[in-house]
Amino acid sequence: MYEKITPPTTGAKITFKNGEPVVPENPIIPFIRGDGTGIDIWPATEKVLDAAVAKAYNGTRKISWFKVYAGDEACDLYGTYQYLPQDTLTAIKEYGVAIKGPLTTPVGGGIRSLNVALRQIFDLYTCVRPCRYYAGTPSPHKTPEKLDVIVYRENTEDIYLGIEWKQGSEIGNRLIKILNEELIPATSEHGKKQIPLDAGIGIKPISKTGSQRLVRRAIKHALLLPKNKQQVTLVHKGNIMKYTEGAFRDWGYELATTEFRQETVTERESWILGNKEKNPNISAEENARQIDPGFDALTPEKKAQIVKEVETVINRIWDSHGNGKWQEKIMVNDRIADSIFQQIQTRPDEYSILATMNLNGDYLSDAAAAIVGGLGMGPGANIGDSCAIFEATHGTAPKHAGLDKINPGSVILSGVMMLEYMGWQAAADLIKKGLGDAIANGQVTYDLARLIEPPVQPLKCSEFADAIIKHFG
Ligand SMILES: NC(=O)C1=CN([C@@H]2O[C@H](COP(=O)(O)OP(=O)(O)OC[C@H]3O[C@@H](n4cnc5c(N)ncnc54)[C@H](OP(=O)(O)O)[C@@H]3O)[C@@H](O)[C@H]2O)C=CC1
Ligand SMILES: O=C(O)CCC(=O)C(=O)O
Ligand SMILES: [Mg+2]
Repeated sequence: MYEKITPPTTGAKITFKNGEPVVPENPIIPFIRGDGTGIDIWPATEKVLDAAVAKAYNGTRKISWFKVYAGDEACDLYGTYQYLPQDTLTAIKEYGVAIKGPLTTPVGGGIRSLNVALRQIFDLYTCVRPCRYYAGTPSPHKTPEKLDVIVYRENTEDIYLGIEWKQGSEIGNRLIKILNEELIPATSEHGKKQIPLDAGIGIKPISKTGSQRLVRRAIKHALLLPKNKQQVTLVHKGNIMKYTEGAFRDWGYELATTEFRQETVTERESWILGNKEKNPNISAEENARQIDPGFDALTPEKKAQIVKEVETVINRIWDSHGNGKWQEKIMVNDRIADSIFQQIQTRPDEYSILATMNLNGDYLSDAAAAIVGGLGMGPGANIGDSCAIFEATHGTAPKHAGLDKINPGSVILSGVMMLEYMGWQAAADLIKKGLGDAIANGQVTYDLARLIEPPVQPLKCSEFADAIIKHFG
């Protein structure tokens, strides 16, 4: 079945039932070490995960690690350009849950991202990236403890589909010609716009199915959160990209207000209901004026539209959501992408789950991780319906590779997410305690040490793993 790898002789497969993993006591879990600093981070991660599982379950549970190859290591074993061997794909498909270090993607040419390929091959459509603060972590931000968000990033489409043509290529030129001459109409909307003849071309597909399955997962997650965190924010640049990013917002609201009608309220609905609660006799027009500050300057058609929106909300959900009942529902709102980047810094405690398309989520998860201490503290998971691959937010950080220096925290915390996904909460909790206590005691790697005043001597990557284990208690 495998060309160059052999599964462990002990252990059993994780299977899936209704999208949920069914985990034996001794699961076989494939891992990819990763390029660059993967060489430092992976051994540290494996040591911490094994120690936590052994301690939490007194040796009755154990992970049987199955080494599989991708990236540079795969080329060494399988030959030139064998970046993602079939063996690796077969193993991940067979065992269902895997964890990986970062893999290099060249810029401007060369192979397409192996990280993205794995997400697409296994249809891991949800990328979950929690950004929360561990007490004592130094941060450039004044109030990092106020940020506790989970980026829910669509993980299979958007520009990551990789459909693009190089400037000057035959197809690129043909496409530009067809678009310019046949498809871009000279309407009031598009004017006489033409694509420059020396442009590269990329395609940005955003589908209703892809958007709604992501938002569905985000809302289901919000249902499990404490009441004050039950909120899903749809992040988009829909003012500019109306039919892709704008549609993502609309499809998100559509899903929330149909499939989850009893569980959700949108921000605008909450304003409309709130206005009527404050003033039971308020007219639909006055209510519309209060939810839309620029109402009086609008055209009659637009005014009528908003009045209609108010009437529809009152008719449809006053009984189920009115008289304050909406305050018990999951709040679904939306923010334009550039604005959310400043909002998570200026008003971090106002956000909880940030549901995004692929590119926005990529940017936003690095930015949010920076607030709570940096990329060394940014874990992640790629989750589908019958497979999950856990990996950090960061990349290979090549300048630190092989120095036993880098912060393994984000891959270790990705391991924590994996343990939680498997239902091994006791082991996950030990690691969170160990990591939190190590940081609180100033036992940190270089990235955090340089932010601490007065400066502390940084631990090596491997020493940080040992410190976490010591603090299990
Ligand atoms: N999922 C994946 O496998 C991903 C892969 N990549 C790939 O990784 C490669 C390198 O990308 P690059 O843009 O340099 O981004 P990286 O995330 O690899 O690193 C950028 C900088 O972030 C900081 N950093 C990253 N990881 C850690 C960590 N564990 N602990 C502490 N600090 C950390 C370091 O900053 P400083 O030096 O200031 O301390 C580092 O130099 C590219 O090929 C890219 O495509 C990128 C993202 C995700
Ligand atoms: O695949 C890559 O090289 C980069 C991907 C990335 O930055 C991410 O998924 O966060
Ligand atoms: Mg990224």
